Amino acid sequence: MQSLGGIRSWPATYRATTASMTTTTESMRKVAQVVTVAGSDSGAGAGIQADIKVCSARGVYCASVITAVTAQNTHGVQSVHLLPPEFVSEQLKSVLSDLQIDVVKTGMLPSPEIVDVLLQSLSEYPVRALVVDPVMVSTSGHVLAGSSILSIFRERLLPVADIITPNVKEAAALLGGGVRIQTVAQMRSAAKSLHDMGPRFVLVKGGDLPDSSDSVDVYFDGKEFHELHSPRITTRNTHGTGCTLASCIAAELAKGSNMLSAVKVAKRFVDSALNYSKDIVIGSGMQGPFDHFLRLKKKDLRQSTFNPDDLFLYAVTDSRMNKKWNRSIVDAVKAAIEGGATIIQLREKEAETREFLEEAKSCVEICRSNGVCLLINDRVDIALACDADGVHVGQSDMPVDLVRSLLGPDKIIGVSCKTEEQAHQAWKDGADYIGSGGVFPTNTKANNRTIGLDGLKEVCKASKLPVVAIGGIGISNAESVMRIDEPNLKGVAVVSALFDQQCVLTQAKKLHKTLRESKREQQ
Ligand SMILES: Nc1ncnc2c1ncn2[C@@H]1O[C@H](COP(=O)(O)OP(=O)(O)O)[C@@H](O)[C@H]1O
Ligand SMILES: Cc1ncc(COP(=O)(O)O)c(N)n1
Ligand SMILES: [Mg+2]
Repeated sequence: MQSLGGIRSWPATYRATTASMTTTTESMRKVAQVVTVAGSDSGAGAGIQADIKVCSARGVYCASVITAVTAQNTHGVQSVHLLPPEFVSEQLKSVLSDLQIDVVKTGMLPSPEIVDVLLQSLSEYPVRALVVDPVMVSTSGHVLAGSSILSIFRERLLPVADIITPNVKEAAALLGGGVRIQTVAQMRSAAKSLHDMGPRFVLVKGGDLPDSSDSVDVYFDGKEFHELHSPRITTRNTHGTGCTLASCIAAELAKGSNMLSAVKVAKRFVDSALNYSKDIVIGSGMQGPFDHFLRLKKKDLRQSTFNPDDLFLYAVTDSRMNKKWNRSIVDAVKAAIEGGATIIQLREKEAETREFLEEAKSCVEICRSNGVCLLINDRVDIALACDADGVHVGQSDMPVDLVRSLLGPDKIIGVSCKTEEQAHQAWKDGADYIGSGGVFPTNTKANNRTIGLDGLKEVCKASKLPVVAIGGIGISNAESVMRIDEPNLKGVAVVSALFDQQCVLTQAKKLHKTLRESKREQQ
């Protein structure tokens, strides 16, 4: 059997397909694409579902050709239903004749007939690389592809594979003859024998190697061995590690990586995902899935709902003032919340990053336990690292649309605006609220133009977003601000009025009372 071309070359037919796309223009971008030819796992920890998650997490598009449907959960595989080979062939044709697939990755190939239609499709539609994960038995011990596939694997599939990624049991089955693989030395020897069967690269995975404190995979390129070590993670959530590793290799190859780099990245990806997910609980069985996006634990319902009324009493911290009054940011935030602050912003222009991050983490905890949102001024990196609820930026900070792309759709983004144009732009760029000022002269901010109550009114009228007034506002003038009576003016933001004071708690309480009274008057 001839090689499919492999990752060394870019087959002529592939170039032709791309060139003949009638809709392609200069401005349209080709994206890296993988197709996984594998089984469906109803529990979504392994198989097709894992493959799509991995590729998405790695920024690669993933099409799916389903070979079998399994009824499966964290206890094991309850039932398997094979798809007819003709229908697998139809799916392959649909995908390969249309999408610009870079890499084919195979998982569960449950019958020789299905392997045969795959090989036929691949010779008709060559791709840049073929990654074969020779799935045979699930972690729970259920046979997913029996010994009937061994001969076609050995004789026809392995010789055209760019890489094969058997676990120790699969490597032994492919080699046959009662081979046992229980040590790294035996893994090396198995990798070499498997390489002789024709694949360009072999990765023997050691996730199931007995008595090993490290999780060791052995990579062989025909000349040299590489041992990839990582500490073994103690967790029940290892269902789908093999599928994930192979799909990640496919995704990296699709992006243009060479084989060894792809394998190293994939190993690190599995490692990070397992580490992150080691204590999550999904299902009641022994083989839990893990979290490919490293996001599940962070989901906090509060984060996704910004309520404009939270802008009512907006407390903005200032490091100089806290220093002057000899209090920590954490104490300042606690007191402000206790006094009635409805949202907090950490504005620590001079702080050292490491120290600021620690303080921000503590403040996130306090705010979350009180149901108050916490935003970080300007520092998107700190906001991401401490999982704050959002960021407030000024006109010369990072543009709002870029902040949005970094923080994602759930986080709150506020932007300072002095003019109608800026207010329009904030709306277009995806901000959640506008901070408008300085309403009154202030010495918190040097060289800051005062826009006055008239300027504030103009911004409110022009803005489709809720507005919070800022700049020189305190107990004595808060009422005059609220009296401009614009429906989208939701509250006031204060710095000195709370934090340049002996007792933050008392001042917060007083200001909250003043705001409540002025609101009542307007109703
Ligand atoms: N407990 C673990 N800690 C760290 N890495 C692991 C663990 N279990 C598996 N791996 C890694 O996950 C990948 C898949 O390996 P393995 O579990 O052997 O494959 P399969 O899922 O096909 O049986 C390998 O890179 C392996 O080293
Ligand atoms: C559909 C399908 N494909 C592959 C696997 C292997 O995954 P694991 O070895 O983690 O059980 C599986 N369990 N189900
Ligand atoms: Mg495993």
